[in-house]
Amino acid sequence: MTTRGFPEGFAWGVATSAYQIEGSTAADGRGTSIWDTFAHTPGRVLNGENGDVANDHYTRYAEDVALMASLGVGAYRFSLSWPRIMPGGTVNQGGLDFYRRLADTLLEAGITPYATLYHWDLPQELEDAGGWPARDTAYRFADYAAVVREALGDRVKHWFTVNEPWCSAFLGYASGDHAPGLRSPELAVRAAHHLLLAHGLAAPVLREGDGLAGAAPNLYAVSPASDSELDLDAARRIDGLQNRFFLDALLRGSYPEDVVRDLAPFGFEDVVQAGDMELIGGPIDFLGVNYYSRHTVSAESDGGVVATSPFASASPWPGASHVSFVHGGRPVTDMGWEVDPGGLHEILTRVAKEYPSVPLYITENGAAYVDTVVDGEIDDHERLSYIEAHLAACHDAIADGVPLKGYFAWSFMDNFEWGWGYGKRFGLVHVDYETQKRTPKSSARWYGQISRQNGLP
Ligand SMILES: N#[N+]C[C@@H]1[C@@H](O)[C@H](O)[C@@H](O)[C@@H]2O[C@H]12
Repeated sequence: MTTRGFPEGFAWGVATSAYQIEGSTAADGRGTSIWDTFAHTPGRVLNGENGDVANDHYTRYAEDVALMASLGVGAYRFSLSWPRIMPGGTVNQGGLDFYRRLADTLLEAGITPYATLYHWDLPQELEDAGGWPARDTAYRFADYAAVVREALGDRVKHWFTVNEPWCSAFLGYASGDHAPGLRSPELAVRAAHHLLLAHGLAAPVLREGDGLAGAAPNLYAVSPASDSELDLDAARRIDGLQNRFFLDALLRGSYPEDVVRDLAPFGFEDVVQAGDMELIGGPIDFLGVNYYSRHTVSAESDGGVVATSPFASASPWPGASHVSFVHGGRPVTDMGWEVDPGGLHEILTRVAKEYPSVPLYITENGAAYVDTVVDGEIDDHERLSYIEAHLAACHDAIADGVPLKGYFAWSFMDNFEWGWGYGKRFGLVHVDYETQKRTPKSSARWYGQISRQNGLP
């Protein structure tokens, strides 16, 4: 019974990424990524875990697609492994064949493929040549996009260029929490611009013919802990780096002046070259929004700082390293992130109101909770409640005029949670990593029903 219906054709999906689930990191010609290197470096990932095996999805993809179809989801957002497709800069048909098989299996099951080209696994040789701080990497990404478009464009029509460029740039090159694990705000601001330039160069390639493309930034609602001038300025800085830097560039073709000013001490103005912003702000068919929580920030108090990594790290916030992230009093997930569906409504209506109109997808939304297996069943009611509340926020946003076209739950199944290893479980489907057994949680069956009926009760 549906009392809160979604628009006809709304895409109900699940999402994953290559390094987090595939495993088979040396199979069929795959090259090394920065996450292979990072995860094999002691002290970088909790318990020394890595993606060498992960969910063994590279060999179990058909079983996983069949499980998706049995649940009733209609769309699957996955990522392509750049080092599997272009190791050492050369085209690897063995890698492309995997994604041809995956896309064909999805289409045969009636599931629409949505492919992300970059979900953090940069080929190591490109990092050795300078990584995202080096402008040339953006042009190598455009070459990769052309190979992907040529090889998979007959099967895949929906493309996302880059996933969460904020994480790649600021966790990868400023805080060191993510691969390649560097701690230089100067390199981070260069990386942020070149990740967007990569998007700007690749999008026209992916949009050739019947291709549809966008990017998938991670956006947060941001609030000051108090109305003091210092806290208000802290919120401006964090909102600027997390949200407006990416939204203004992608949707207006310019960077916000206050953020450019804040980043000047890190050499940011030397990064942007003539023509870059026209490319970055070029036409897209949709924008992905990854949303998880709200940032409540303070420049004064340190009332219970929210950790961003299992390890002590440097600040990922150039020009705002003095800012603390505090608890706003809401329930939290196993990541320590506050549950705030109102923040999702806030972000969606803000993008719809303040930026040029563009169709939106929730490309990631979900929660980690500690799951307990009882007689082979997992009753993950907290995760189900989290998703239900955020879907209700999506329904309200659509009613308020937001052109929301789909929702992808993060994640289809438990997987390698970056610096946290396998200890944080976001999946609708439980994975026993000893046996690779998949078990749908109660949230999976519920979400499949919502997908099939295209609405909430
Ligand atoms: N952490 N966390 C969960 C989830 C992560 O697993 C995804 O790979 C990222 O795109 C995004 O950070 C969100």
